Amino acid sequence: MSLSPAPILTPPAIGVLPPGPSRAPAPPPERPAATVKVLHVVNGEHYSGAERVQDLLGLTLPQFGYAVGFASLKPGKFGDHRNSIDSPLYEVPMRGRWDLGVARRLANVIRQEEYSLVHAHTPRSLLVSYLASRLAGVPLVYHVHSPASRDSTRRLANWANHWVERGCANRADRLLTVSPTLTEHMRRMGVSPDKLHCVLNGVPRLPEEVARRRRQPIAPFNVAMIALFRPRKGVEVLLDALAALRARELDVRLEAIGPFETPEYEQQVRARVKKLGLEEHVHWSGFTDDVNAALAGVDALALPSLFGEGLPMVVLEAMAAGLPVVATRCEGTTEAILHRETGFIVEPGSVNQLADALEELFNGDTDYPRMALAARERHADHFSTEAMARSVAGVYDGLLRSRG
Ligand SMILES: CC(=O)N[C@H]1[C@@H](OP(=O)(O)OP(=O)(O)OC[C@H]2O[C@@H](n3ccc(=O)[nH]c3=O)[C@H](O)[C@@H]2O)O[C@H](CO)[C@@H](O)[C@@H]1O
Ligand SMILES: O=P([O-])([O-])O[C@@H]1[C@@H](O)[C@H](O)[C@@H](O)[C@H](O)[C@@H]1O
Repeated sequence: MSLSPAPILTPPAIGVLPPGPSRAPAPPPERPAATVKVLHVVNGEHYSGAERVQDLLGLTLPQFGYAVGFASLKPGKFGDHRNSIDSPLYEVPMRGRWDLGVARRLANVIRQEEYSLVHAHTPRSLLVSYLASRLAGVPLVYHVHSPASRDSTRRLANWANHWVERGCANRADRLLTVSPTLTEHMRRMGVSPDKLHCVLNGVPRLPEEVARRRRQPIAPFNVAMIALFRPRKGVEVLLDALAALRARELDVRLEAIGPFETPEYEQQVRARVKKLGLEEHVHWSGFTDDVNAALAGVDALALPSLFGEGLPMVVLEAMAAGLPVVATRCEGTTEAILHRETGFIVEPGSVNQLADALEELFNGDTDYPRMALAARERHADHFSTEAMARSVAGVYDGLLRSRG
């Protein structure tokens, strides 16, 4: 295999992205397809942001010389919903968070199937992969998708994940962060800067008929929120904003797409919808495999996260579909959205600011078609799947070359 020189990925300053590549289609890769095998170790119980990244890498890395396999520590929805079905998926379930015996089984998979690299995606998978990679004698890459200490409202899980990450991060051979904010976060955690590479998340470009030129929408205005609904995503704030907007006689409705993390949380949120009198104006679609189809039918995306984002895939997917995004000032989100150019950034938890931004987007005060086009162009310039996969492959290349 011929290895191209590894790009030097100096993390840019917060909020400033490196210059985007031209919007012209990328030239075809020069190397032969899929010559090195890399095993991605994933949790696997959900199909959400980190899993979308893994899935897209499974589909795209072969173009850059790497064949992807997956090992799932919590087999579940990733196996059911992934698109990268040509990649093998090994189920190596853990009996509990500290069932580290699983590392031996993982090391056996690495040796028997001749994987040259292990790539882990969560603190849990980092710990297991670290042990397995050392047993099998292969290098380890760790992908940081969100700040582990602020990942959920479960304080004990945050604490455990944070300390596992802190203990293992410097033992990985390379670390990938999905946004400059996360690079800075890991640097502050003491990770050696020469191991850190910022690889911006990316999502596919959409065909013209899906990401069509959008006109100024007319009422009723349809706002989508797409998520694995969990407390940190802040849907309550969006529901309150929706009620405020309806009180201002703006005809806005919400298309809520995605599963709830727990039945208890679903009950809680549905009770709030009822209390606010929004039952007719909120539609829950549950999980969909076709997010792009859902985005084609709405006028904007809202992401009211309260804390703990990396670089949310739903924001990039909406931009690719030519949709303005209204989201909160929450870690990497502000690196994707340009305030008043591709969408609006508001403060987390502020019902009024969220309502005002949506009102401004729909009441004609904003040049909606220009904003929609700017969002689509920004996606093409900075957040394509190919750019993400090319950067990941560049990090693999450099790592393998450094080990001879
Ligand atoms: C806890 C955690 O690790 N959070 C991170 C996770 O995103 P997190 O899971 O929080 O959410 P994202 O918005 O990034 O991604 C959700 C993904 O699920 C998909 N979807 C959702 C609903 C549905 O019905 N069908 C469907 O396919 C969406 O299209 C999207 O691709 O990875 C992101 C990508 O690195 C990071 O920015 C987040 O900080
Ligand atoms: O590894 P673990 O801590 O049990 O579980 C993780 C959660 O803490 C995290 O919130 C979620 O995003 C991951 O997909 C995974 O489910």
